Amino acid sequence: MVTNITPGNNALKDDNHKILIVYLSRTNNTKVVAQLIQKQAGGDLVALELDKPYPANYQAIVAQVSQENDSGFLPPLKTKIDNIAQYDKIFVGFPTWGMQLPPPMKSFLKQYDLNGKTVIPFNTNAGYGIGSTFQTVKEMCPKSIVLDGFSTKGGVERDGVLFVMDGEKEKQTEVQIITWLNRIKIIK
Ligand SMILES: Cc1cc2nc3c(=O)[nH]c(=O)nc-3n(C[C@H](O)[C@H](O)[C@H](O)COP(=O)(O)O)c2cc1C
Repeated sequence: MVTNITPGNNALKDDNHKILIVYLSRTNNTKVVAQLIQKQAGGDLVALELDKPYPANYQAIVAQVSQENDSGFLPPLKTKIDNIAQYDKIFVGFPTWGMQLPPPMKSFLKQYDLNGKTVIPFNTNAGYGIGSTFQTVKEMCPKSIVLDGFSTKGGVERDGVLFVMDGEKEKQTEVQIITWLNRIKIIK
């Protein structure tokens, strides 16, 4: 069973079905980046959801993620993708959480076999950067080709700034995404 897949709307392009964009997003900033990538590169879009969603309260999720990072707990995913073999380029998008790769994305990379595939990370954060996220993607995908990732500032939930990826910010981000996708030769 495949859950949550949003097929690319220009699915007639030959290469299109070979791109999968998997993302984790709590306050929708990374989701908009994922949609902008899909708009430029095509492909199918999948949101990662958990069996047991994280708490809505910010302090509570920070505490839970910190515990999970310390113990190495990988939260079980509700999202299932049983046709991953058909994709050869997998974009993986996530916020920075505690300067690390969020546990649900670790669950995804652990659960699915991406050997031989091209993996392309992207990220939003509150201004403190990617932390160890891209490095962890590389370490968890030793038999994949991991391309240079994209990162931009998103929300600052700690300060009550949740969603910023609209208006001018969204337009600027789209331009940056086009430049990046050209540089890594996903689009021409
Ligand atoms: C649990 C948690 C931990 C976070 N830790 C960091 C961090 O270490 N560094 C940072 O720059 N931003 C951090 N943030 C902020 C998010 O990375 C930022 O708001 C991001 O744009 C959220 O993406 P989203 O809207 O797709 O969920 C954290 C947010 C949450 C909820």
